[in-house]
Parts: sequence; C-alpha cells; structure tokens
Amino acid sequence: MSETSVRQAEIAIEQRHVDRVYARLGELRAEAARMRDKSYEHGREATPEALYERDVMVHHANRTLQALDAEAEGLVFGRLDLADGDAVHIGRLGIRDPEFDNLLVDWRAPLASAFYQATPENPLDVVRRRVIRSSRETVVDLSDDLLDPQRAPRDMRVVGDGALMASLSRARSDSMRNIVATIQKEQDDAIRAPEGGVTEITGGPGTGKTAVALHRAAYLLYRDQRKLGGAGVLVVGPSPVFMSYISRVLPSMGEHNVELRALGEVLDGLSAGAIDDPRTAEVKGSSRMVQVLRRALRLAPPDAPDELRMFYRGVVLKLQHEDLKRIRRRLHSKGAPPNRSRMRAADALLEALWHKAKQCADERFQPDRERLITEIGERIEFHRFLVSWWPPLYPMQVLRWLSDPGRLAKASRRLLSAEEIDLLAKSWADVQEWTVADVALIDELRVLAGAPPKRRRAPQADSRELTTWAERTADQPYQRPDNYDEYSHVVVDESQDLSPMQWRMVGRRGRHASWTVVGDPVQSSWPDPAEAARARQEALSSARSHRRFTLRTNYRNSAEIFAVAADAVRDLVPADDLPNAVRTTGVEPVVREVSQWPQEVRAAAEELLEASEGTVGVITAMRRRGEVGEWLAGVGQDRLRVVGSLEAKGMEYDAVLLVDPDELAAESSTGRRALYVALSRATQRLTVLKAKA
Ligand SMILES: Nc1ncnc2c1ncn2[C@@H]1O[C@H](COP(=O)(O)OP(=O)(O)OP(=O)(O)O)[C@@H](O)[C@H]1O
Repeated sequence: MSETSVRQAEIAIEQRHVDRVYARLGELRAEAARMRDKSYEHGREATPEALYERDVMVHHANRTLQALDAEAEGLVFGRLDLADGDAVHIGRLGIRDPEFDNLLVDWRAPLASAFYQATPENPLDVVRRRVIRSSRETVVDLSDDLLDPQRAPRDMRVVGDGALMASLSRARSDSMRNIVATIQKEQDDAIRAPEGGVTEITGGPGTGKTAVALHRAAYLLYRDQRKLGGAGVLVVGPSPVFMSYISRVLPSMGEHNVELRALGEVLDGLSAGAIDDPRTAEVKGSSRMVQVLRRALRLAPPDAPDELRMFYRGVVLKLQHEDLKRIRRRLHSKGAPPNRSRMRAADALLEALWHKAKQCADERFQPDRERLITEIGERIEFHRFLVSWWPPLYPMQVLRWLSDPGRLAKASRRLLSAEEIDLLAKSWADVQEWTVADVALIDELRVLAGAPPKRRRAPQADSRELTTWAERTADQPYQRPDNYDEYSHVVVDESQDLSPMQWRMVGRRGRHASWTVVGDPVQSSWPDPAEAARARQEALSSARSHRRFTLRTNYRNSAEIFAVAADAVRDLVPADDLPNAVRTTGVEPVVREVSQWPQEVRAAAEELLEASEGTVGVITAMRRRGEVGEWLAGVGQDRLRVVGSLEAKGMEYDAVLLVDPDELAAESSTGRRALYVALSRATQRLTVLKAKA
C-alpha cells in the first residue's frame, strides 16, 4: 500500500468512530429534549430522583452543544492504543454509549492523562498516540507517535509527521484556539497540578503560559466542579483586546463558569480601557497611593461648610472652623470608614454643641445635656448641616476632587513629589474616561470609604424623600456596597505587569481562593519589581502552598524571529530566562530604515498582508497608534490590527510590522523589555521600520 492509501485507510477507520460519536450525540440531544419536555409536563408528579436525572442530562447535553457551537473543530482529537490492545479516544468532552462504555474520554479525565504524559522514555503503556484533525464532523488528517515499538502489533500503522508543528504553523485568527490536541508534557504538568495554594507558571514569550492557564482553569473546573463551580473562577488579563482574543478557549471546552476580566474591568460596573502615559501610570500604581487616598478621604469635602450655628433656647451655639477641623480629625483617627461613621459624626457634633452650651450657661440659660442632644439632633437644619459636612463619599467623586493640586498636595505630603502631584492632578482634571490605573484606585477608595449607610425604605409607597442608597446611586452602579465578588480560583495572566495597587485590587477578589499566577519577569513593564513583589506576596498571603513551573519552549515565534527579539534583552537577563524557539521557517525578519513614514508603513503592511494568510499586527508606541491607524486607513480591512505597545501584551499575529522601535522603547519606563514584547508577537514574519538616523 502506498503512504497515501495507508493514510486514507486510517482516516476512514477514525471517521467511523467520529460518526459513532456524533450519532450518539444526536441520541443524547433528543433524549435530553424529550426528558425535559416530559418532565415539564409532569413536573409536579416527578420524583426528586427523576428530576435530578433530567437536570443532569439536560445540563450535559447543553454543555456539549455549547462546546460544539463554540468550536467547529476537534470534538474527537486523539486516540491512544494501549499495550493490552485497547484503544481509547480522547475529546474535548466525555461521551458514553448506551451501555455506559466510553465512546470519548474527556481530555481532563485521569484516563486521558497518558495522552499528554507518555514519552518514548516512559510510554505509560501507550504504544501509539494519534492526533486526529477534523473539520466539523469530517476527519481530515492524522498524526502518530509510536512510543513503544517493542510492544506494537505487527499490523499497526503509523502515519503523519508532527501534529504540534502542523498546529504551530497554521495561520492565526482573532481568537486563540484551544491546544487540547497538542499539549506538551511540561505544559500538562502545570495544567494538572493540584488545585490548592498558588501555582506559578513562568516562561518566556510564546511558551504557552496563557494557553496553559486557561486549560488549567478548564481542568480544575472539571475535576473540582463542586468546590470551584460555586464562587467560580476569575481570569484577569491585561486588556479588553486580549480578553476577547482568549475568550473562546474555555467555551470550546464547555466551560462557561469563568469570568474573564481585563484589569480595567475588575471592578463591577466599570470598564476602563484608556491607558495613562507610563509616568502617570507608575505613580497611580504605586503603593504610596494607599496612604494618599486614605488622607484624601480625611480632608473636608471641597464644599463643606466651615461653621455650624444653632439657635438654642435664645442662645447662639457656634462651632467654628478650628472646632470642626478638630472634630473631623478625631473622628478619622478612630479608623472606621467614613461612610460608616455618619452617626458618630452626628454624635460628635452634638457633643461639641453641648460643650459650647455649657460654656454659655448662666442663671437664665441652664442647658441639660440629654435634652439638648435630643432636640438639636432632631432638627432638620442639623441634618442638612451633617449631610454637607460629612456627606457620603463616592470613590469617583473623591478622585475627581484630587484634580485640585492644592488638595492633592495636602493628601500626598511627603509621599509624592511636586512633579508627581502635577501629573496626577492633570490626569483627573475634566475626566472624560477613567483609565485602567484609576480602576485600582477607585476600588481602594471604595474599601477605605466603606459603603454609605443604607437608609431604611420609607413605609409609605408614595414617599419620595427617603430612598435607599442603592436607588440614589442607581446611575452609578459601580458604587455598590463594599462587598465585592470573591472567587474560588483566580488566574492572573501577564502578572509581571500588575502594579502594587492592582495586586491589592485583585487580591481582594481571592482572599480565600487558590491561584494560578502566570507571567514572565523579562517582559515586565513595571519599573519597581521589588515593590510589586511585596504587593503580590501580600495579595497571595492566605495561600499556604506554592508550586512553580517553568516553560522553556517558545511555540509562537519562528527561531529566526525570536533571535531578533532576544537580542533586545540578551545583556539584561540571564540566558536561562530566554526560551528556546524550535520552529524554523527560513524567513529572516526584515529591518529597514525609513524616512517617508506614512508611505513606507503602508507599503510594508501591504507586503506582509500579501505574504501571510492570517492576522497582521502593526505595533507602535502608545502615543503614535492613532496616527499610524490613520496612515493605514483602508489597508487590510479585517486582517490588520494597529496596536500600541501595551495593547500588544499577550497578543499574537501571523506577521508583525513594528513601527519605530526606538520611539516605542523610549516611551516605556522599561525600554528594551517593552521592545522585547513587541518583537516576540509574530509567528511567521516580522518587519521592523526604524527612523533613518
Ligand atoms: N502545546 C501546544 N500546541 C499547540 N500550540 C501551542 C502549544 N503551546 C502553545 N501553543 C501556541 O503558542 C502560542 C503562544 O501561546 P501563549 O500565548 O499561551 O504564550 P504565552 O507564554 O502566554 O506568551 P506571552 O508571554 O508572549 O504572552 C499560541 O498560539 C498557542 O496556541
């Protein structure tokens, strides 16, 4: 038999199995629908067991359908031939036949682990491992590894040449794909590591950290559904573009109980995408801001009255500026969140008024403490004063107040320099849009300020005066009470870039969680690694165990491209921190000097679009991206993306056009590391356009 006909014959064998799987799926679907309809009809009479059985079936069928909808390829993607002659098919989900035998084993099940763990040195009873590639319900190709030739039956056929390389060479789209068919052993070790504590996954660009983190989330949900399903899993990544890029991976495995949030979206109701200039972001992210914000909350609100006058039984009782300042200071020194101290503030004012009254006592005016406190405390004018002197504090408003440099300077004495104060005040003047760095500050303020007290709802339906705090702030949904969602497991991607303030924000969401923390210190854009490390340690402090995995193979870049990327940082980092790119294409990156920017950028982009099938990323300095976008208007339509250096984090394109690397490096506080990130985004082709000296 020729090689082609052997391959065709083997494909036909697998096609028969795939047909059986889909036929069974059809039955399961129909059965689930029937059960659902039937038990809706007889819902009341059904026994709890029958209802439970129905729910399980409906759930399973829905999950399967969702996974099928999310991903057209590869429901059945693997097969193991074992030494005892049995064959096991592996898929994105598990499916059994009516006799309850496995037709398809979920890739996360213990039985499937040999698919990823077996090697020729340690075959784990696997003779042949087969990767099956299909398009919808049709098998299109196979690729085998013979792991244990000694134990292979005589007639066993081995076809194909390397599923991994084939998968790595395929054109990229706007969505990351799942890698279940080709997970490598070092990756599988991290995916299947125990759930508890902190699992840290480090590795250079393209080593599959994001892919591994997502597959780990799917694995943990499958293995520990009960524990993790309740409070759920949170995946935090750098940007909305990145979240959208990875958003299909988990649904393709039937997992929907996972929240994907960019750093600007961690706080409910806010969705910030704007990015500050690096210097401003550095100040906003620094842990010094905790103290600045704490002090900001202690300052009198900008329009707070600075005198309280009360007529009481013919006497004027007055609290002056200095008195009020002292009372405010004393109230804050108790440490309770200001929004929880309204009653205490009222008491302190009344007490101070009583002291004033005592001082005015004479034979005509004999004040009584209890009476004075009750009488003044019930007056509407006293409450009006209280509301403007000690108003509920809303985080965004407090931040806006800090656009007044004088106020900010007061809050940041000995913490921020004059230049830093100036940067922050400017960034909050006329805020149109909150930035990603602001979100962590708003979250911090929310906790420091506490939730404003809830007013009891008026008993009469027609009362317009009294509303709940939630109603009054209905148009500000982010200002909900200060309890926020906590998750059972938190995955932090690109963790090297979290600022200390962001670590605090994310840490709050996982105070009792287990963690998967993924990153590459070499790609860090945070200028003070020691400060960030402290914040991170604090955020993860409740986790008792800590395990670490390092991935060393770069699956993204061709070796030719990665050589250029690595040159950018070679003298900054230990050689061991740079991964190994294993795939060669024979296509060298192009580096060109240009003087006619718009024309030459357009020409280079068109060249790359012509040469590649998939996406082309144009990466520029953050401040240049709008302009470059205009230069490229109408070029490449849906295959071309123009992104600033920070937006390129974690992303991947078939071809990359890097515009003015010197400008990009100069803009970032981590210079060549930012360049390293940009240079390591391409799978096939890289063109670098430098400014002519
Ligand atoms: N075992 C694998 N099989 C197939 N493709 C893989 C495998 N591992 C990684 N890849 C692919 O390599 C590319 C890089 O993976 P990923 O984005 O997860 O890397 P990363 O380590 O997070 O990179 P970076 O640090 O640059 O963000 C992706 O296209 C991913 O699908």
